[in-house]
Amino acid sequence: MANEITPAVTDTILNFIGGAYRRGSTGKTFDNFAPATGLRIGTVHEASEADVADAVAAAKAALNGPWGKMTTAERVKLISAVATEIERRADDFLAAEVADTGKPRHVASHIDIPRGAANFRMFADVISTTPTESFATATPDGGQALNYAVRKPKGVIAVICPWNFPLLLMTWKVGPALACGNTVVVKPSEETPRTAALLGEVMNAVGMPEGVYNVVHGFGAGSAGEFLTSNPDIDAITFTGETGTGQAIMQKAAVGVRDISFELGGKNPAVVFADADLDKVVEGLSRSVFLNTGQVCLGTERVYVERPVFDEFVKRMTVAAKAFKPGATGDPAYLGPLISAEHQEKVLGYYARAVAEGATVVTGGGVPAISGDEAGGFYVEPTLWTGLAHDSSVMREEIFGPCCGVIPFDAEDEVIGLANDTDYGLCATIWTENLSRAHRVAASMQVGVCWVNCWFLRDLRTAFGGSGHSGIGREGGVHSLEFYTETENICVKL
Ligand SMILES: NC(=O)c1ccc[n+]([C@@H]2O[C@H](COP(=O)([O-])OP(=O)(O)OC[C@H]3O[C@@H](n4cnc5c(N)ncnc54)[C@H](O)[C@@H]3O)[C@@H](O)[C@H]2O)c1
Ligand SMILES: O=C/C=C/C=C(\O)C(=O)O
Repeated sequence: MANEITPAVTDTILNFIGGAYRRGSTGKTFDNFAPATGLRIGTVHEASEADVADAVAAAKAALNGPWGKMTTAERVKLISAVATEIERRADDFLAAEVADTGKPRHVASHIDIPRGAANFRMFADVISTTPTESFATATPDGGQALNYAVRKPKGVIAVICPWNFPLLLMTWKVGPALACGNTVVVKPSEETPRTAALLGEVMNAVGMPEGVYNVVHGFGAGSAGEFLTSNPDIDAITFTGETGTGQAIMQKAAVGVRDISFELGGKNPAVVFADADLDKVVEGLSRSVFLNTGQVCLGTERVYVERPVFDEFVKRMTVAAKAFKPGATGDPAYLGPLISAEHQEKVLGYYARAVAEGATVVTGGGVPAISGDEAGGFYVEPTLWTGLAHDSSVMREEIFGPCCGVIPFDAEDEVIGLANDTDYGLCATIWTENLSRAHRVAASMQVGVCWVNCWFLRDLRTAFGGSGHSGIGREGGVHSLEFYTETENICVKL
């Protein structure tokens, strides 16, 4: 099939500071690659420490400018306009996201870009409709006092993002941060700078005051990421990415006692009981294992299947895995590339290690044959393993690829123990037609999110986040308001 990779929106990707696009002050740049082809498609202008300081200063100044003086209703109007403008420019966002990630167009057009708009629209609604608490309080003199809470912005928020759902995960933080009256400095992943940069055009088009939304490009340690988290005028840091990066950022946040919200890695289990509807299970788990080429923090990498249906499950999942073709086209039958050559090497390292750890490779396990423009892309085969021990490294460490190990179990207590035997705690899926068991097992999962007979079904009002090594805090709906505001209690003696 013809390659549908859209040319990048622009081959020069700039920082966005105080409402204007800027090169880095030191002239440093780095290359931007298309994972679908392996070709260099752009030049990213890296922000220096001085540029990051300028961005933070612009964000701080905006708090005292028109943005800081607006009513919530006025801000909500602007934020809603951002959502509408993203929708109007959906094709541009789609082209930028597909160029940066190599993800098939159907994934970006159904998930990434619509959620980019929804993340603004939803938090415009949440901030408009969520009340704060109040108490009538009896006072010692027999009178009364009225206690009530007001929410105030925290200030300048650093937003540090990964590459797997660049626009979705960035706006998931920028939407509520702005709804709460904060200003932001975003550090997108060095792999995927385009949609964050493009959002600057949207901000200017809707009349967002300068300095409310800023973008600085670069890497982590010794670059824009670290410059941002080290800047003392950052009031809070919200981060999505690897657990190890979260630990490094937490140390920076400790200086000045800044608040953090972390959405980190996972090694998410699926538990399939023998009474489950196997059609639903295979449909759900083939998305959960393979969507976005397995580069989903919520994806399943461990599958525990009750022994009577183990063979049948493996047979049907194998058919589902084999149905994918490698390529970054618009057709849902295609599995896109991994994000980079480095990540491809990491995933292939786990493919080799699985064999060394005694796995039976049921399907996949290597690099697919692919010709034409995409021959240089970072593809791997969708892969299923059986025969791995529960405590093998392949079953314990986050791989972030289109693969999973399948292990049989015999009893409910046993599988609860296996599913929870991990340092992570992001999400789990439970598959059963037994209602009591569904509730019982779901509640026993040590995770932030548990899906029953479904996966990645999102209601943006619900709490979202992970426990253990998978994160700190919850975002979503009112939970985001908790993070992005300071609550002040006012006590009035009547
Ligand atoms: N829990 C969730 O909601 C969720 C969602 C998506 C991805 N993830 C996780 O993200 C990871 C994949 O993304 P990634 O490889 O981009 O993660 P990463 O941690 O390598 O990078 C994320 C961001 O942090 C920046 N960064 C790196 N080191 C830094 C430092 N020392 N200081 C400041 N910033 C720094 C990077 O430049 C990038 O912008 C996986 O572990 C995945 O599970 C989690
Ligand atoms: O790869 C991780 C996907 C995370 C999804 C969300 O944060 C979300 O749906 O809000």
